[in-house]
Amino acid sequence: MSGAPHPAVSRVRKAVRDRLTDPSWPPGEVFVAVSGGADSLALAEAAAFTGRRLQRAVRGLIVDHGLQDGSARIAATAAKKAKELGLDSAEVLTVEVGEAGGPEAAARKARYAALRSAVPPGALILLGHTRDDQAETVLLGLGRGSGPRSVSGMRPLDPPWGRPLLDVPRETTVAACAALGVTPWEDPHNIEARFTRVRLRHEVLPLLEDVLNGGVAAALARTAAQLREDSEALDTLARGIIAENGQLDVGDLEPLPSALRRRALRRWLLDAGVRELTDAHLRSVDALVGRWRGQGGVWLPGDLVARRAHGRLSVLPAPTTKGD
Ligand SMILES: Nc1ncnc2c1ncn2[C@@H]1O[C@H](COP(=O)(O)OP(=O)(O)OP(=O)(O)O)[C@@H](O)[C@H]1O
Repeated sequence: MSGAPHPAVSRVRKAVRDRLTDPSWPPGEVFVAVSGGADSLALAEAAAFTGRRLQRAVRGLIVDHGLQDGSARIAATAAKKAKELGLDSAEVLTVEVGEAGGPEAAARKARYAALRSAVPPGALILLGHTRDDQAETVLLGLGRGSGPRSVSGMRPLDPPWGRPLLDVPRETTVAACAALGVTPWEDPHNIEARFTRVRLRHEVLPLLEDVLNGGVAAALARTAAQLREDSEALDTLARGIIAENGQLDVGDLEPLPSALRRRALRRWLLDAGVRELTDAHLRSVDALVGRWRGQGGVWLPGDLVARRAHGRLSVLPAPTTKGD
């Protein structure tokens, strides 16, 4: 490209530079998850451009889910385009997709696991989620009555994941690709109206934009950002309740408003290694605090038990036979 870059290209590059030079972002190696769509190709170019200036290598990772005919070819094409856009390398990861939770969720789970295990500890993996993706996430959460964590949308930094384009509209990534002379891959699922998110994108959001005279995606993204700020403040308070040795004192938890108490419990359970914690588990552990005194236990995923004894809560490996 000669002369000044196209404004769309500049906007994407600026978004990436602002994040990669943000001191709160990790300084380690940078990877870009490239699907071959407009968002991640524009992201790849901007990350490569910024990486050269910052003298940081930027590598591409492309996941081939093997779910549709020609997926290997689509992945190879995405890798080629990513290299042409300036990435130092582009590697295709082939994954086995399970069946649990439906095809989309299973593919996402396999994809995130493969990306995570392909990078060294401390590395950053950039994802191409845009402001429109954020708006869809928030709207979907609201419509489903989800809790504040879901309605507050995706976080820009959630190591190893980094999402530098959360303030960039999708039309900008599309315009950037056009200006760069690269043709993005169109995921056929993005057009099939049977997916809820797709209908939200193509039917609900345009209608809302029309009724409210525009600016809806930006407004939803702002709402999400405000909720995230509130939520982070609550998290800080919740963390303060957990003792340095990782123990929780029932006496400290009892007087708290339930929102703060559950925050503390969630954080504590996650720190104690409980994975796939559901709201039902959390409610049961919360009941250990509130309803009665004395001893008690709650079975948790991963063969763990939350136990109340002598006014303290602890997480322990479950005994081999159930017999509480
Ligand atoms: N096959 C893939 N290979 C590598 N990266 C991918 C692939 N598919 C998606 N990504 C990354 O994830 C980002 C988001 O893509 P998409 O919205 O399709 O994924 P998702 O994980 O289903 O989204 P969400 O997290 O919103 O549910 C892309 O911009 C890209 O960075």
